[in-house]
Amino acid sequence: MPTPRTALIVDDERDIRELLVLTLGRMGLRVDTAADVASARQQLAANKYDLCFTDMRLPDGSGQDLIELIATRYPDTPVAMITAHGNVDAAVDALKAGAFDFVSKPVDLQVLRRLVQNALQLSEQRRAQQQTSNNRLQGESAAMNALRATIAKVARSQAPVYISGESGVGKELVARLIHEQGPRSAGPFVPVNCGAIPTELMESEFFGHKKGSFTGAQGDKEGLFQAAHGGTLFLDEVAELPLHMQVKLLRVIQEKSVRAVGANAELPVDVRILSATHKNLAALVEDGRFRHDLFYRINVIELVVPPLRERREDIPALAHNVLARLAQELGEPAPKIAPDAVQMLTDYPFPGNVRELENILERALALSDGTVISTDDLRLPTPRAAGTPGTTPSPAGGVGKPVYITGQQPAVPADLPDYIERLERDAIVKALEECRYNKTKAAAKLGITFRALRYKLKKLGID
Ligand SMILES: Nc1ncnc2c1ncn2[C@@H]1O[C@H](COP(=O)(O)OP(=O)(O)OP(=O)(O)O)[C@@H](O)[C@H]1O
Repeated sequence: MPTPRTALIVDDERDIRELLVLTLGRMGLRVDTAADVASARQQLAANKYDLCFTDMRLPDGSGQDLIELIATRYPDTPVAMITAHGNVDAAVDALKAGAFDFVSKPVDLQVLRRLVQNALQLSEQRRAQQQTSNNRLQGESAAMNALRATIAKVARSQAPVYISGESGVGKELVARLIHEQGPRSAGPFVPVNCGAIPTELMESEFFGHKKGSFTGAQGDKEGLFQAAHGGTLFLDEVAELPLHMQVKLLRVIQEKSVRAVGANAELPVDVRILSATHKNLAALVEDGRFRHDLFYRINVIELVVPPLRERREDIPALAHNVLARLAQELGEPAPKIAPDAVQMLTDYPFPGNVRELENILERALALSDGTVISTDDLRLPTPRAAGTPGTTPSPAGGVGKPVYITGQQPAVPADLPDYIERLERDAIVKALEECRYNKTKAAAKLGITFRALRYKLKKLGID
């Protein structure tokens, strides 16, 4: 028998809760209810829901906050807002915050049923995407097979894993797989880009805060550690943590409890820590820019993800799979890649690794005739021995070419942070354009959380 779909109804009006429980129950769903934000948070942390309905005004907070929480922390759960009749502004705000739809009071049962069907389809699609994401670590090279075997092994343990490797190489993907294949898979996976959180907000982001603990703290806020309770916290770009935060983090990891900013008591947290950076963390420890004791704590197991140019045999299959996915998203048949184009890709050093391969192919698909990708469509930057510092490959192929040297020498952009920032900026702008500036969708497309995208937009100054 298939497992029943589950829904969470958050409303302080008992009549509405009963109506929804009855209607959804008749549609075969198992329904939980909550009368306020606090109990909704608890239910969300303890269960996985296929659908959530929330009222706009709740005794201890707003439905809007709950929608934002679900959109960032539980993105697989579609959420709909129950609004007062005719309150268009609230409905629009809810949609902007990440709700997939809204239903107005008095609730029309036919509208409600249709909405539930849509939501279930949505969560089905998300599940299917998740399934494919499980197998997304592609490549049959010896290095990839060894990596998969190591992932399977470390997934079973609770030890902190430090994932190292160049930018775009698949570190976050590896972290997700470790979470998904381990005993915490039913719990949350909370990725956090340590480089994207403004320093002054870091403590409150990580550990939460109490209402009024500083100017702007309008309500209690849960931190990332609490959000990852029972699951995994993935500290991406961990090298970017300022020293004072490193001390605090170390304490939390050791004590297994957090104290929210402005709180008196410590709260126990059960979190597995995974971390990653494209920087040489050991060298930063040597330089005194990363604490040795924290490095020692998070680096119980080190997992190295090799750059794409060290497993060139994976490039053809990866390229075909990426193109097939992109074409499927467009509802078109997958194009072929001309043999000389495959060769050209295989020879290219990919300083931006798999992410760069994806970007190059996405552009190539747009430039191609749709049936065959040629060498011209790839617009790979031509190697130059010297010149201006590395910049992002431009669709025009002329101006703004990254500088790299092929052959025996490794690809070396003259200013790596600048080069990476440009790659990142290009990818974000492209994703936003393709998603018509819907940030939730753009974040999903980029494989990052809504929160991470918001921070990146701020950091890169993209409006
Ligand atoms: N082996 C792989 N097979 C398929 N796709 C991959 C593989 N490795 C990476 N990717 C894809 O490449 C993109 C970049 O991967 P990911 O974000 O995990 O890299 P990263 O190393 O965490 O990057 P950064 O250092 O910039 O945070 C993602 O779209 C991911 O799905």
